[in-house]
Amino acid sequence: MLPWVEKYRPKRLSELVNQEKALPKVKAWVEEWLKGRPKKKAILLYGPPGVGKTATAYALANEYGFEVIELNASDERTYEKVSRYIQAAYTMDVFGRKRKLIFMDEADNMEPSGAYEIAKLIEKARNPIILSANKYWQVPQAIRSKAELIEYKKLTQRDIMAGLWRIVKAEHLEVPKEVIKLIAQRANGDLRAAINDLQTVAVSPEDAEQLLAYRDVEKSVFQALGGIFASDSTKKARMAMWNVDKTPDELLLWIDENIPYIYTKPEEIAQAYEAISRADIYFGRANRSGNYGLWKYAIDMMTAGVAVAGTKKKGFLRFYPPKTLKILRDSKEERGIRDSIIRKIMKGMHMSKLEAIETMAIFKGIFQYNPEKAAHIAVFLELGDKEIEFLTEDKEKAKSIKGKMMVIHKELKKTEPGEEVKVEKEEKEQEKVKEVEETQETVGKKEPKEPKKEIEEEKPKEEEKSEETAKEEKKPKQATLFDFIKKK
Ligand SMILES: Nc1ncnc2c1ncn2[C@@H]1O[C@H](COP(=O)(O)OP(=O)(O)OP(=O)(O)O)[C@@H](O)[C@H]1O
Repeated sequence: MLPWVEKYRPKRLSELVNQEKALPKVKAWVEEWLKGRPKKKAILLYGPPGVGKTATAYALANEYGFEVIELNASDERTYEKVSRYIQAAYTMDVFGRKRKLIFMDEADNMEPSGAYEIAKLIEKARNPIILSANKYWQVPQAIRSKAELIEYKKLTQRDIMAGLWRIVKAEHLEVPKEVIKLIAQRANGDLRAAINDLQTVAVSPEDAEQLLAYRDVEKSVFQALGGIFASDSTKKARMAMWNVDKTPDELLLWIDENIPYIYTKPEEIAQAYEAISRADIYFGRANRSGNYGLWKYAIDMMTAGVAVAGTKKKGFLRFYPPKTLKILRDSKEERGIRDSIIRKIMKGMHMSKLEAIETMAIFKGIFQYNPEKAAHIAVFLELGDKEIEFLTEDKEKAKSIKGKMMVIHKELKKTEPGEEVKVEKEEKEQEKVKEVEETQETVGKKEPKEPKKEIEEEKPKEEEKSEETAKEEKKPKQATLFDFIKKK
Protein backbone atom coordinates (compact mmCIF):
# COMPACT_ATOMS: atom_id res chain seq x y z
CA MET A 1 0.00 0.00 0.00
CA LEU A 2 1.37 3.37 -0.99
CA PRO A 3 1.90 5.53 2.08
CA TRP A 4 -0.40 8.49 2.02
CA VAL A 5 2.43 10.85 2.84
CA GLU A 6 3.80 9.95 -0.57
CA LYS A 7 0.51 9.64 -2.37
CA TYR A 8 -0.56 13.10 -1.22
CA ARG A 9 2.76 14.81 -1.41
CA PRO A 10 2.07 18.26 -2.91
CA LYS A 11 2.66 18.32 -6.68
CA ARG A 12 2.95 22.08 -6.82
CA LEU A 13 4.37 24.65 -4.44
CA SER A 14 0.97 26.29 -4.17
CA GLU A 15 -0.35 23.11 -2.52
CA LEU A 16 1.98 23.55 0.42
CA VAL A 17 0.20 25.01 3.37
CA ASN A 18 1.40 27.80 5.57
CA GLN A 19 4.97 28.22 4.39
CA GLU A 20 4.33 31.56 2.70
CA LYS A 21 7.52 33.13 3.99
CA ALA A 22 9.79 30.35 2.83
CA LEU A 23 8.38 29.58 -0.60
CA PRO A 24 9.06 32.92 -2.38
CA LYS A 25 12.72 32.62 -1.33
CA VAL A 26 12.91 29.09 -2.71
CA LYS A 27 11.30 30.17 -5.97
CA ALA A 28 13.59 33.16 -6.40
CA TRP A 29 16.63 30.95 -5.90
CA VAL A 30 15.57 28.29 -8.41
CA GLU A 31 14.74 30.95 -10.97
CA GLU A 32 18.28 32.26 -10.65
CA TRP A 33 19.44 28.77 -11.56
CA LEU A 34 17.37 28.87 -14.71
CA LYS A 35 19.16 32.03 -15.74
CA GLY A 36 22.65 30.91 -14.76
CA ARG A 37 24.38 30.12 -11.48
CA PRO A 38 23.32 31.90 -8.31
CA LYS A 39 25.84 33.08 -5.76
CA LYS A 40 24.71 30.46 -3.28
CA LYS A 41 24.55 27.11 -5.03
CA ALA A 42 22.64 25.54 -2.18
CA ILE A 43 19.74 26.38 0.10
CA LEU A 44 19.31 24.93 3.54
CA LEU A 45 15.68 24.41 4.48
CA TYR A 46 15.44 24.04 8.23
CA GLY A 47 12.58 23.52 10.62
CA PRO A 48 10.68 20.88 12.57
CA PRO A 49 9.85 17.49 11.05
CA GLY A 50 6.91 17.05 8.71
CA VAL A 51 6.34 20.65 7.72
CA GLY A 52 7.04 20.42 4.00
CA LYS A 53 10.80 20.67 3.44
CA THR A 54 11.08 17.48 1.39
CA ALA A 55 7.71 18.22 -0.16
CA THR A 56 9.09 21.58 -1.33
CA ALA A 57 12.00 19.94 -3.12
CA TYR A 58 9.71 17.57 -5.00
CA ALA A 59 7.04 20.16 -5.84
CA LEU A 60 9.74 22.51 -7.04
CA ALA A 61 11.30 19.84 -9.23
CA ASN A 62 7.93 18.96 -10.64
CA GLU A 63 7.05 22.55 -11.46
CA TYR A 64 10.40 23.51 -12.93
CA GLY A 65 11.17 20.24 -14.69
CA PHE A 66 14.03 18.85 -12.59
CA GLU A 67 14.77 15.27 -11.70
CA VAL A 68 15.31 14.86 -7.96
CA ILE A 69 18.35 12.98 -6.78
CA GLU A 70 17.71 12.32 -3.12
CA LEU A 71 20.72 11.64 -0.94
CA ASN A 72 21.10 11.13 2.73
CA ALA A 73 23.65 13.50 4.14
CA SER A 74 24.50 11.19 7.04
CA ASP A 75 25.41 8.38 4.67
CA GLU A 76 29.18 7.93 4.38
CA ARG A 77 28.91 7.44 0.62
CA THR A 78 27.15 10.73 0.04
CA TYR A 79 30.31 12.53 -0.92
CA GLU A 80 30.96 10.01 -3.68
CA LYS A 81 27.42 10.32 -4.96
CA VAL A 82 27.31 14.10 -4.82
CA SER A 83 30.54 14.24 -6.66
CA ARG A 84 29.18 11.87 -9.36
CA TYR A 85 26.06 13.94 -9.91
CA ILE A 86 27.95 17.17 -9.93
CA GLN A 87 30.14 15.79 -12.72
CA ALA A 88 27.05 14.73 -14.56
CA ALA A 89 25.79 18.27 -14.39
CA TYR A 90 28.39 19.34 -16.90
CA THR A 91 26.77 17.24 -19.56
CA MET A 92 23.23 17.93 -18.58
CA ASP A 93 20.50 17.60 -21.09
CA VAL A 94 22.81 16.42 -23.83
CA PHE A 95 20.77 13.25 -24.11
CA GLY A 96 17.51 15.01 -23.47
CA ARG A 97 17.64 14.08 -19.84
CA LYS A 98 16.14 16.22 -17.18
CA ARG A 99 18.39 18.49 -15.27
CA LYS A 100 19.10 17.23 -11.80
CA LEU A 101 18.21 18.76 -8.48
CA ILE A 102 20.12 17.31 -5.57
CA PHE A 103 18.18 16.96 -2.37
CA MET A 104 20.21 16.14 0.71
CA ASP A 105 18.21 15.19 3.77
CA GLU A 106 19.52 15.18 7.34
CA ALA A 107 22.23 17.74 6.85
CA ASP A 108 22.32 18.01 10.64
CA ASN A 109 23.46 14.40 10.94
CA MET A 110 26.39 14.72 8.61
CA GLU A 111 29.81 13.39 9.50
CA PRO A 112 31.84 16.53 10.23
CA SER A 113 34.85 14.91 8.55
CA GLY A 114 33.11 14.77 5.17
CA ALA A 115 31.53 18.20 5.47
CA TYR A 116 34.49 20.13 4.16
CA GLU A 117 34.65 18.02 1.00
CA ILE A 118 30.93 18.38 0.40
CA ALA A 119 31.21 22.14 0.95
CA LYS A 120 33.84 22.23 -1.80
CA LEU A 121 31.51 20.30 -4.10
CA ILE A 122 28.68 22.74 -3.38
CA GLU A 123 30.96 25.55 -4.45
CA LYS A 124 31.55 23.85 -7.81
CA ALA A 125 27.95 22.70 -8.27
CA ARG A 126 26.26 23.16 -11.61
CA ASN A 127 22.95 21.88 -10.29
CA PRO A 128 20.72 23.24 -7.57
CA ILE A 129 21.35 21.63 -4.21
CA ILE A 130 18.70 21.65 -1.49
CA LEU A 131 19.76 20.66 2.00
CA SER A 132 17.28 19.87 4.69
CA ALA A 133 17.72 19.81 8.47
CA ASN A 134 15.76 20.12 11.63
CA LYS A 135 18.40 22.11 13.45
CA TYR A 136 20.43 24.38 11.22
CA TRP A 137 23.01 25.01 13.94
CA GLN A 138 23.89 21.33 13.87
CA VAL A 139 24.75 21.51 10.19
CA PRO A 140 28.54 21.75 9.86
CA GLN A 141 29.62 25.37 9.55
CA ALA A 142 31.55 24.67 6.34
CA ILE A 143 28.29 23.71 4.65
CA ARG A 144 26.09 26.27 6.33
CA SER A 145 28.26 29.08 5.05
CA LYS A 146 27.76 27.87 1.48
CA ALA A 147 23.97 27.81 1.68
CA GLU A 148 21.15 30.29 1.93
CA LEU A 149 19.22 29.54 5.11
CA ILE A 150 15.44 29.33 4.76
CA GLU A 151 13.25 28.70 7.76
CA TYR A 152 10.19 26.41 7.75
CA LYS A 153 7.80 26.93 10.57
CA LYS A 154 5.84 24.49 12.64
CA LEU A 155 2.34 23.94 11.30
CA THR A 156 -0.66 24.94 13.37
CA GLN A 157 -3.41 22.55 14.39
CA ARG A 158 -5.62 24.19 11.77
CA ASP A 159 -3.02 23.57 9.06
CA ILE A 160 -2.80 19.93 10.06
CA MET A 161 -6.57 19.53 10.06
CA ALA A 162 -6.78 21.11 6.61
CA GLY A 163 -4.12 18.69 5.35
CA LEU A 164 -6.03 15.74 6.81
CA TRP A 165 -9.41 16.77 5.39
CA ARG A 166 -7.90 16.92 1.92
CA ILE A 167 -6.99 13.25 2.21
CA VAL A 168 -10.26 12.25 3.85
CA LYS A 169 -12.12 13.66 0.85
CA ALA A 170 -9.81 12.18 -1.74
CA GLU A 171 -10.04 8.73 -0.13
CA HIS A 172 -13.81 8.98 0.40
CA LEU A 173 -13.40 8.21 4.07
CA GLU A 174 -15.91 8.72 6.78
CA VAL A 175 -13.96 9.97 9.72
CA PRO A 176 -15.64 11.89 12.54
CA LYS A 177 -14.49 15.45 13.05
CA GLU A 178 -13.39 14.64 16.61
CA VAL A 179 -10.97 12.01 15.34
CA ILE A 180 -9.42 14.47 12.90
CA LYS A 181 -9.09 16.97 15.69
CA LEU A 182 -7.54 14.39 17.98
CA ILE A 183 -5.00 13.36 15.37
CA ALA A 184 -4.14 17.00 14.66
CA GLN A 185 -3.70 17.74 18.34
CA ARG A 186 -1.37 14.85 18.84
CA ALA A 187 0.69 15.52 15.76
CA ASN A 188 2.22 18.55 17.44
CA GLY A 189 2.78 20.40 14.17
CA ASP A 190 4.04 17.38 12.22
CA LEU A 191 1.81 16.77 9.21
CA ARG A 192 3.67 13.61 8.27
CA ALA A 193 2.89 12.07 11.67
CA ALA A 194 -0.73 13.17 11.36
CA ILE A 195 -1.13 11.64 7.90
CA ASN A 196 0.44 8.39 9.12
CA ASP A 197 -1.97 8.33 12.04
CA LEU A 198 -4.89 8.93 9.71
CA GLN A 199 -3.80 6.02 7.56
CA THR A 200 -3.49 3.82 10.63
CA VAL A 201 -7.00 4.73 11.69
CA ALA A 202 -8.36 4.12 8.22
CA VAL A 203 -6.64 0.73 7.93
CA SER A 204 -7.96 -0.57 11.23
CA PRO A 205 -10.73 1.57 12.67
CA GLU A 206 -11.43 -1.10 15.29
CA ASP A 207 -8.31 -0.31 17.28
CA ALA A 208 -8.03 3.31 16.28
CA GLU A 209 -8.87 4.61 19.70
CA GLN A 210 -6.24 2.52 21.41
CA LEU A 211 -3.60 3.21 18.82
CA LEU A 212 -4.15 6.92 18.99
CA ALA A 213 -4.17 6.95 22.75
CA TYR A 214 -1.06 4.90 22.70
CA ARG A 215 0.73 7.00 20.13
CA ASP A 216 0.24 10.00 22.29
CA VAL A 217 2.09 8.49 25.16
CA GLU A 218 4.57 6.46 23.25
CA LYS A 219 5.26 8.70 20.32
CA SER A 220 8.97 8.57 20.76
CA VAL A 221 8.96 4.77 20.80
CA PHE A 222 7.20 4.68 17.44
CA GLN A 223 9.66 7.19 16.11
CA ALA A 224 12.56 5.15 17.39
CA LEU A 225 11.16 2.00 15.78
CA GLY A 226 10.76 3.90 12.53
CA GLY A 227 14.35 4.99 12.85
CA ILE A 228 15.54 1.46 13.42
CA PHE A 229 13.51 -0.43 10.85
CA ALA A 230 13.52 2.16 8.09
CA SER A 231 17.17 2.93 8.42
CA ASP A 232 19.78 2.13 5.84
CA SER A 233 22.61 3.18 8.04
CA THR A 234 23.73 1.58 11.28
CA LYS A 235 24.59 4.96 12.69
CA LYS A 236 21.07 6.23 12.16
CA ALA A 237 19.63 3.09 13.68
CA ARG A 238 21.72 3.64 16.77
CA MET A 239 20.73 7.26 16.94
CA ALA A 240 17.08 6.30 16.90
CA MET A 241 17.54 5.25 20.51
CA TRP A 242 18.66 8.60 21.76
CA ASN A 243 15.47 10.38 22.57
CA VAL A 244 13.29 7.48 23.58
CA ASP A 245 11.47 7.73 26.86
CA LYS A 246 11.99 4.01 27.44
CA THR A 247 14.91 2.18 28.94
CA PRO A 248 16.96 0.24 26.38
CA ASP A 249 15.77 -3.13 27.68
CA GLU A 250 12.17 -2.00 27.36
CA LEU A 251 12.74 -0.81 23.82
CA LEU A 252 14.16 -4.24 23.12
CA LEU A 253 10.71 -5.70 23.78
CA TRP A 254 9.17 -3.30 21.30
CA ILE A 255 11.68 -4.19 18.63
CA ASP A 256 11.21 -7.88 19.37
CA GLU A 257 7.45 -7.54 18.96
CA ASN A 258 7.65 -5.72 15.66
CA ILE A 259 10.21 -7.83 13.82
CA PRO A 260 7.66 -10.17 12.22
CA TYR A 261 5.49 -7.26 11.10
CA ILE A 262 8.29 -5.43 9.42
CA TYR A 263 10.51 -8.15 8.02
CA THR A 264 8.88 -10.69 5.79
CA LYS A 265 11.68 -12.93 4.55
CA PRO A 266 12.40 -15.81 6.93
CA GLU A 267 16.15 -15.25 6.79
CA GLU A 268 15.71 -11.57 7.66
CA ILE A 269 13.44 -12.45 10.57
CA ALA A 270 15.89 -15.05 11.82
CA GLN A 271 18.80 -12.65 11.65
CA ALA A 272 16.86 -9.91 13.43
CA TYR A 273 15.85 -12.30 16.22
CA GLU A 274 19.44 -13.43 16.49
CA ALA A 275 20.48 -9.80 17.04
CA ILE A 276 17.75 -9.37 19.63
CA SER A 277 18.71 -12.45 21.56
CA ARG A 278 22.34 -11.40 21.61
CA ALA A 279 21.28 -8.00 22.89
CA ASP A 280 19.25 -9.74 25.57
CA ILE A 281 22.25 -11.81 26.60
CA TYR A 282 24.28 -8.62 27.03
CA PHE A 283 21.52 -7.05 29.12
CA GLY A 284 21.42 -10.19 31.26
CA ARG A 285 25.18 -10.13 31.72
CA ALA A 286 25.09 -6.44 32.58
CA ASN A 287 22.46 -7.12 35.24
CA ARG A 288 24.36 -10.03 36.69
CA SER A 289 27.76 -8.40 36.79
CA GLY A 290 26.71 -4.80 37.36
CA ASN A 291 28.92 -3.93 34.39
CA TYR A 292 26.59 -1.54 32.62
CA GLY A 293 29.24 -0.87 30.00
CA LEU A 294 27.78 -3.98 28.34
CA TRP A 295 24.62 -2.04 27.56
CA LYS A 296 26.46 -0.39 24.73
CA TYR A 297 26.89 -3.76 22.99
CA ALA A 298 23.30 -4.65 23.72
CA ILE A 299 22.08 -1.39 22.22
CA ASP A 300 24.24 -1.89 19.15
CA MET A 301 22.84 -5.36 18.62
CA MET A 302 19.23 -4.35 19.01
CA THR A 303 19.44 -1.24 16.83
CA ALA A 304 22.13 -1.60 14.22
CA GLY A 305 21.98 -5.41 14.38
CA VAL A 306 18.26 -5.42 13.69
CA ALA A 307 18.48 -2.66 11.08
CA VAL A 308 20.93 -4.59 8.92
CA ALA A 309 18.95 -7.82 9.18
CA GLY A 310 16.62 -6.77 6.40
CA THR A 311 16.38 -4.38 3.53
CA LYS A 312 15.52 -0.79 4.26
CA LYS A 313 11.78 -0.44 4.58
CA LYS A 314 10.07 2.22 2.56
CA GLY A 315 6.46 3.09 2.84
CA PHE A 316 3.98 2.92 5.60
CA LEU A 317 5.19 1.09 8.68
CA ARG A 318 2.74 0.26 11.38
CA PHE A 319 4.11 -0.71 14.76
CA TYR A 320 2.50 -2.60 17.58
CA PRO A 321 3.06 -2.39 21.31
CA PRO A 322 4.58 -5.50 22.88
CA LYS A 323 1.90 -8.05 23.60
CA THR A 324 3.94 -9.50 26.39
CA LEU A 325 3.33 -6.38 28.35
CA LYS A 326 -0.36 -6.08 27.44
CA ILE A 327 0.11 -2.40 28.07
CA LEU A 328 -3.02 -1.38 26.25
CA ARG A 329 -5.33 -3.48 28.29
CA ASP A 330 -3.71 -3.17 31.67
CA SER A 331 -4.74 -0.51 34.08
CA LYS A 332 -2.10 1.69 35.59
CA GLU A 333 -2.27 -0.27 38.83
CA GLU A 334 -1.84 -3.61 37.08
CA ARG A 335 1.11 -2.24 35.19
CA GLY A 336 2.69 -1.21 38.46
CA ILE A 337 2.22 -4.67 39.96
CA ARG A 338 3.47 -6.41 36.84
CA ASP A 339 6.53 -4.18 36.65
CA SER A 340 7.31 -4.83 40.27
CA ILE A 341 7.14 -8.62 39.74
CA ILE A 342 9.40 -8.30 36.72
CA ARG A 343 11.86 -6.26 38.74
CA LYS A 344 11.86 -8.84 41.53
CA ILE A 345 12.49 -11.65 39.04
CA MET A 346 15.28 -9.67 37.39
CA LYS A 347 16.92 -8.98 40.73
CA GLY A 348 16.31 -12.30 42.43
CA MET A 349 17.04 -14.51 39.46
CA HIS A 350 19.65 -12.29 37.82
CA MET A 351 17.82 -12.08 34.57
CA SER A 352 17.45 -9.58 31.78
CA LYS A 353 14.06 -7.99 31.34
CA LEU A 354 13.07 -10.19 28.43
CA GLU A 355 14.06 -13.32 30.35
CA ALA A 356 12.16 -12.03 33.38
CA ILE A 357 9.02 -11.42 31.35
CA GLU A 358 9.16 -14.88 29.84
CA THR A 359 9.73 -16.33 33.28
CA MET A 360 6.80 -14.38 34.65
CA ALA A 361 4.59 -15.94 31.99
CA ILE A 362 5.74 -19.39 33.15
CA PHE A 363 5.18 -18.41 36.77
CA LYS A 364 1.63 -17.46 35.91
CA GLY A 365 0.98 -21.04 34.90
CA ILE A 366 2.62 -22.33 38.06
CA PHE A 367 0.69 -19.95 40.28
CA GLN A 368 -2.56 -21.01 38.73
CA TYR A 369 -2.03 -24.76 38.86
CA ASN A 370 0.60 -25.57 41.43
CA PRO A 371 0.21 -23.66 44.70
CA GLU A 372 3.01 -25.62 46.39
CA LYS A 373 5.69 -24.54 43.91
CA ALA A 374 4.12 -21.14 43.64
CA ALA A 375 4.53 -20.65 47.40
CA HIS A 376 8.26 -21.43 47.15
CA ILE A 377 8.64 -18.94 44.35
CA ALA A 378 6.67 -16.32 46.22
CA VAL A 379 8.80 -16.74 49.33
CA PHE A 380 12.00 -16.58 47.36
CA LEU A 381 11.00 -13.47 45.46
CA GLU A 382 9.30 -11.95 48.49
CA LEU A 383 6.13 -11.34 46.54
CA GLY A 384 3.38 -9.30 48.13
CA ASP A 385 -0.35 -10.05 48.22
CA LYS A 386 -1.21 -8.05 45.14
CA GLU A 387 1.60 -9.64 43.19
CA ILE A 388 0.43 -13.13 44.12
CA GLU A 389 -3.10 -12.25 43.13
CA PHE A 390 -1.84 -10.86 39.85
CA LEU A 391 -0.09 -14.13 39.07
CA THR A 392 -2.97 -16.40 40.13
CA GLU A 393 -5.71 -14.17 38.72
CA ASP A 394 -7.84 -15.69 41.47
CA LYS A 395 -8.25 -14.56 45.08
CA GLU A 396 -8.97 -18.04 46.41
CA LYS A 397 -5.88 -19.52 44.82
CA ALA A 398 -3.85 -16.62 46.12
CA LYS A 399 -5.17 -17.34 49.62
CA SER A 400 -4.08 -20.93 49.45
CA ILE A 401 -0.59 -19.93 48.25
CA LYS A 402 -0.28 -17.44 51.07
CA GLY A 403 -1.16 -20.16 53.59
CA LYS A 404 1.56 -22.39 52.19
CA MET A 405 4.02 -19.54 52.30
CA MET A 406 3.54 -19.28 56.04
CA VAL A 407 4.45 -22.92 56.44
CA ILE A 408 7.57 -22.40 54.35
CA HIS A 409 8.57 -19.38 56.37
CA LYS A 410 8.13 -21.42 59.52
CA GLU A 411 10.29 -24.19 58.13
CA LEU A 412 12.96 -21.75 57.09
CA LYS A 413 13.08 -20.23 60.53
CA LYS A 414 13.29 -23.59 62.25
CA THR A 415 16.43 -24.36 60.30
CA GLU A 416 18.11 -21.21 61.50
CA PRO A 417 20.23 -21.96 64.61
CA GLY A 418 19.33 -20.40 67.95
CA GLU A 419 15.95 -19.31 66.78
CA GLU A 420 13.71 -21.86 68.46
CA VAL A 421 12.36 -19.34 70.96
CA LYS A 422 11.65 -16.84 68.25
CA VAL A 423 9.98 -19.48 66.13
CA GLU A 424 7.70 -20.42 68.98
CA LYS A 425 6.67 -16.79 69.30
CA GLU A 426 6.27 -16.67 65.56
CA GLU A 427 4.08 -19.73 65.55
CA LYS A 428 1.78 -18.13 68.04
CA GLU A 429 1.63 -14.98 65.99
CA GLN A 430 0.88 -16.94 62.87
CA GLU A 431 -1.84 -18.87 64.60
CA LYS A 432 -3.41 -15.57 65.51
CA VAL A 433 -3.13 -14.43 61.92
CA LYS A 434 -4.69 -17.69 60.79
CA GLU A 435 -7.63 -17.13 63.07
CA VAL A 436 -8.12 -13.68 61.62
CA GLU A 437 -7.82 -15.11 58.13
CA GLU A 438 -10.52 -17.57 58.73
CA THR A 439 -12.93 -14.89 59.74
CA GLN A 440 -11.92 -12.15 57.38
CA GLU A 441 -11.65 -11.72 53.65
CA THR A 442 -8.19 -10.17 53.85
CA VAL A 443 -6.36 -13.41 54.25
CA GLY A 444 -2.59 -13.41 54.31
CA LYS A 445 -2.24 -9.64 54.52
CA LYS A 446 0.38 -10.14 57.19
CA GLU A 447 3.05 -12.00 55.43
CA PRO A 448 5.78 -13.31 57.63
CA LYS A 449 8.17 -11.05 55.79
CA GLU A 450 8.56 -8.67 58.70
CA PRO A 451 9.13 -11.25 61.44
CA LYS A 452 11.85 -12.72 59.26
CA LYS A 453 13.56 -9.37 59.13
CA GLU A 454 13.39 -9.08 62.91
CA ILE A 455 15.16 -12.36 63.28
CA GLU A 456 17.87 -11.34 60.88
CA GLU A 457 18.46 -8.12 62.71
CA GLU A 458 18.84 -9.82 66.05
CA LYS A 459 21.30 -12.39 64.87
CA PRO A 460 24.67 -12.44 66.64
CA LYS A 461 27.49 -10.80 64.66
CA GLU A 462 29.66 -13.92 64.35
CA GLU A 463 26.88 -15.65 62.52
CA GLU A 464 26.74 -13.03 59.82
CA LYS A 465 29.66 -14.43 57.97
CA SER A 466 28.37 -17.96 57.86
CA GLU A 467 25.01 -16.68 56.77
CA GLU A 468 26.65 -14.75 53.96
CA THR A 469 28.25 -17.93 52.74
CA ALA A 470 25.00 -19.76 53.11
CA LYS A 471 23.31 -17.10 50.99
CA GLU A 472 26.06 -17.40 48.40
CA GLU A 473 25.49 -21.11 48.25
CA LYS A 474 21.77 -20.68 47.99
CA LYS A 475 21.93 -18.14 45.18
CA PRO A 476 22.72 -20.25 42.13
CA LYS A 477 20.41 -22.97 43.40
CA GLN A 478 17.42 -20.73 43.49
CA ALA A 479 18.22 -18.73 40.47
CA THR A 480 16.69 -20.99 37.88
CA LEU A 481 13.15 -21.86 37.20
CA PHE A 482 13.92 -25.55 37.23
CA ASP A 483 14.93 -25.41 40.84
CA PHE A 484 11.51 -24.24 41.82
CA ILE A 485 10.00 -27.03 39.85
CA LYS A 486 12.33 -29.61 41.38
CA LYS A 487 11.40 -28.48 44.84
CA LYS A 488 8.08 -30.23 44.74
N1 LIG B 1 3.26 22.48 4.51
C1 LIG B 1 2.73 21.35 4.01
N2 LIG B 1 1.73 21.41 3.11
C2 LIG B 1 1.17 20.32 2.59
N3 LIG B 1 1.56 19.07 2.91
C3 LIG B 1 2.56 18.94 3.79
C4 LIG B 1 3.19 20.07 4.39
N4 LIG B 1 4.10 19.64 5.23
C5 LIG B 1 4.08 18.32 5.19
N5 LIG B 1 3.15 17.87 4.33
C6 LIG B 1 2.78 16.46 4.10
O1 LIG B 1 3.55 15.68 4.97
C7 LIG B 1 4.45 14.84 4.26
C8 LIG B 1 5.78 14.90 4.95
O2 LIG B 1 6.34 16.19 4.82
P1 LIG B 1 7.83 16.43 4.40
O3 LIG B 1 8.46 15.14 3.95
O4 LIG B 1 7.92 17.55 3.45
O5 LIG B 1 8.42 16.83 5.79
P2 LIG B 1 9.83 17.46 6.13
O6 LIG B 1 9.62 18.86 6.54
O7 LIG B 1 10.79 17.20 5.02
O8 LIG B 1 10.21 16.62 7.41
P3 LIG B 1 11.62 15.98 7.89
O9 LIG B 1 12.41 17.11 8.50
O10 LIG B 1 11.23 14.98 8.92
O11 LIG B 1 12.26 15.38 6.68
C9 LIG B 1 4.46 15.35 2.84
O12 LIG B 1 4.63 14.33 1.92
C10 LIG B 1 3.09 15.98 2.70
O13 LIG B 1 2.18 14.98 2.35
